[in-house]
Amino acid sequence: MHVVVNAAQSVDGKLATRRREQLRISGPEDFDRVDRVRAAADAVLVGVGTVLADDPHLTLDEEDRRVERLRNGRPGNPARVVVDSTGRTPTDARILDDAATTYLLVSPATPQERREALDAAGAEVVVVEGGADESDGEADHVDLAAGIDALAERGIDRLMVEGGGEVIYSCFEAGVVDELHAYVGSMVIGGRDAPTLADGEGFTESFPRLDLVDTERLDDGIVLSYEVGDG
Ligand SMILES: NC(=O)C1=CN([C@@H]2O[C@H](COP(=O)(O)OP(=O)(O)OC[C@H]3O[C@@H](n4cnc5c(N)ncnc54)[C@H](OP(=O)(O)O)[C@@H]3O)[C@@H](O)[C@H]2O)C=CC1
Ligand SMILES: Nc1nc(O)c(N)c(N[C@@H]2O[C@H](COP(=O)(O)O)[C@@H](O)[C@H]2O)n1
Repeated sequence: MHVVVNAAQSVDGKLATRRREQLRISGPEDFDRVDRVRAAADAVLVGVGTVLADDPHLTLDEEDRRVERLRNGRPGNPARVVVDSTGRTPTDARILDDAATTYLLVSPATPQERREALDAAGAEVVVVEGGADESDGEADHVDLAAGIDALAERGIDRLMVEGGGEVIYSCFEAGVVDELHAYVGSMVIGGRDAPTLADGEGFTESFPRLDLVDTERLDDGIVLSYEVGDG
């Protein structure tokens, strides 16, 4: 599985404001680049935090790209994936429409009736075993490495991760990231509680190392493209 992370951040590293409202950080040139990255992917993954904050659709904007995929025997839109430990995705979320297959990667802590409601709303619910021990009674996060294996079993070879900061951090922590594309918009958002490109617990000793392989000026910002080393 090849995993590509893509996100837009302010110069101070924020993905959105402290209110976690969707914010336009990039512009039309970058949205077109993102659409190309989506079109090359078999699936686009976000965390449930992004679904609750943004209600994204995660489909292709350009009809030509959908047509080209269909011509190549692929679904018109990439599949959509949400990591959602306890099934908090709203049953009326836009990602549950019939524009593409949507996998919800849930942990075994998700109640059966919630799984059934999400299934009825159009999701393909995948229960991912593994992760930390649940003896403290807290709902466990989805084990991302096991979740990615479950996606590979469903024919997904190229995965695009769009965020947010919690999920991007977990992808680096799990050691599954191959490429990172960070659009840096010419703005400052600030706020100690605003989401950043990589939140989670943070690394203290061993840090993922990146190789800068390309830079591209788009709109009024810059895209930094990295390959991820072995650490
Ligand atoms: N500028 C940009 O490019 C983008 C910006 N955003 C912004 O980011 C914000 C949302 O980001 P954020 O709050 O970090 O939420 P995320 O989208 O990263 O979702 C995090 C949630 O996913 C669930 N989850 C399940 N398994 C895991 C796991 N293994 N690792 C991490 N999370 C897991 C958790 O909820 P649970 O425990 O319930 O399962 C967790 O709280 C919004 O403000 C949105 O607008 C989002 C995408 C792109
Ligand atoms: N690449 C990028 N640039 C920005 O300026 C953004 N605000 C975002 N946000 C993320 O894009 C997703 C929206 O998807 P749909 O248009 O609904 O398909 C969502 O995840 C936003 O957080 N991305």
